[in-house]
Amino acid sequence: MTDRVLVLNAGSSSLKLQVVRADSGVVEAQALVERLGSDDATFRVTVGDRTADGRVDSAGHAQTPAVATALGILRDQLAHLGFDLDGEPPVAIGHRVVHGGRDLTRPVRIDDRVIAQIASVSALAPLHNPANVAGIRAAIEEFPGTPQVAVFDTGFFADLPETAATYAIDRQVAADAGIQRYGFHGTSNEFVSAQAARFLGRDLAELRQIVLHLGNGASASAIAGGRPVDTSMGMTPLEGLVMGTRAGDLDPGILLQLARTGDYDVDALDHLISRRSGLLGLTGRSDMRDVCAAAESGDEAALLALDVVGHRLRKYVGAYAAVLGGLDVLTFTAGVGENSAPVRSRAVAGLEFLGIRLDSARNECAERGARRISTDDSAVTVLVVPTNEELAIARHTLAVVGQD
Ligand SMILES: Nc1ncnc2c1ncn2[C@@H]1O[C@H](COP(=O)(O)OP(=O)(O)O)[C@@H](O)[C@H]1O
Ligand SMILES: CC(=O)OP(=O)(O)O
Ligand SMILES: [Mg+2]
Repeated sequence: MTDRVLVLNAGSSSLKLQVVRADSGVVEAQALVERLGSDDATFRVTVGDRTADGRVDSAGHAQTPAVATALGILRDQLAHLGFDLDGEPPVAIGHRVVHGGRDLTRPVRIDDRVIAQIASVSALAPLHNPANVAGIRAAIEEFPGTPQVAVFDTGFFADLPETAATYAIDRQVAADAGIQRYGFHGTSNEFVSAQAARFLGRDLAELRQIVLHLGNGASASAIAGGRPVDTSMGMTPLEGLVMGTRAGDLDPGILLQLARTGDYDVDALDHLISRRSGLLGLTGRSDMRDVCAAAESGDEAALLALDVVGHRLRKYVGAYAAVLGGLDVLTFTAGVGENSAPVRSRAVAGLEFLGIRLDSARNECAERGARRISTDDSAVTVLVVPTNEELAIARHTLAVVGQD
């Protein structure tokens, strides 16, 4: 049986596709579609050193047909670049799925029941689950007969300690409504924490780690001996850090007060804290690159936003060092974590008392790959480790179909 897996990460406005050899991690082909559903949707396909770029006509399309259109284009473009998905079919298709509710956390072969369950919890992950379902349905259309597997962001956190998973809300209400901390970015956290140990040549079981997965969505996780003990995202991916369009931690009374004004029904509140808050709410920009550029030009709102981002990050780093009873490794990952020196320096500013000493030159260095950015005498090792959710999903997918 081949170990070739097609991995789909269908996001709210993007579609990331990779053809991965699960054992070696070799990426045979990859594609990215951005601004899907708008009238300036574009694709980039890469096979080896060959690339193809173009537009995707998806304006106004419903999600599933837009993704199906994109998949069809990507398949043709891959063939033009010499990668024939029909001639070298994947053993299975692995889908990144953000939320499966209480019943679905482990990687699972997709059938109608699984699709229905993922769709049923879309209200808990409205930025992600509808797109994930569209990606699954489109892949079934485009690749009938190929096994499809769902790999959930929540899986790694499925056994969070009760002290971390329990909200101090009426127990019966919590039980009836399934209120608990789930945690997200789990596939990334599992991969990055293991990679950090491997990079350091240390036993994963011995390490107290904090992983900061900072992308458009952002989370902090406390991981002891390779197992999570707490994580900042909660029942939904809204809780925790300041994100591109999400507020992160909020006093729930704010939502009650806004609702009392009569100007905000539940959908308006959802839209406010999911799509109009975070960096976008503070600065009018959701991309950290734009915020950093504005801050460099002296934009007051951008400077304040970066300080709010840094303050929230430091609170979580300090809190999680306490939860862990100490800290051995702090790792930055994902788009912002891997690329933004200003955000990394703000995240650890003033934390020397915790044994965290950042090496400014190493932090500013824009090299790629796993690297140490703390000083040699820092008690806490600070790393940048690139995440690779696609490879992790490919391996989980192979494990599921290999069992069939
Ligand atoms: N060089 C960079 N400097 C600062 N931020 C960056 C850089 N490159 C990417 N980013 C940020 O990473 C974000 C995307 O993060 P990523 O983890 O790749 O995606 P997502 O969160 O959508 O899964 C972008 O929105 C952008 O803010
Ligand atoms: C769960 C989540 O926020 O995912 P992403 O960072 O990909 O938006
Ligand atoms: Mg992501």
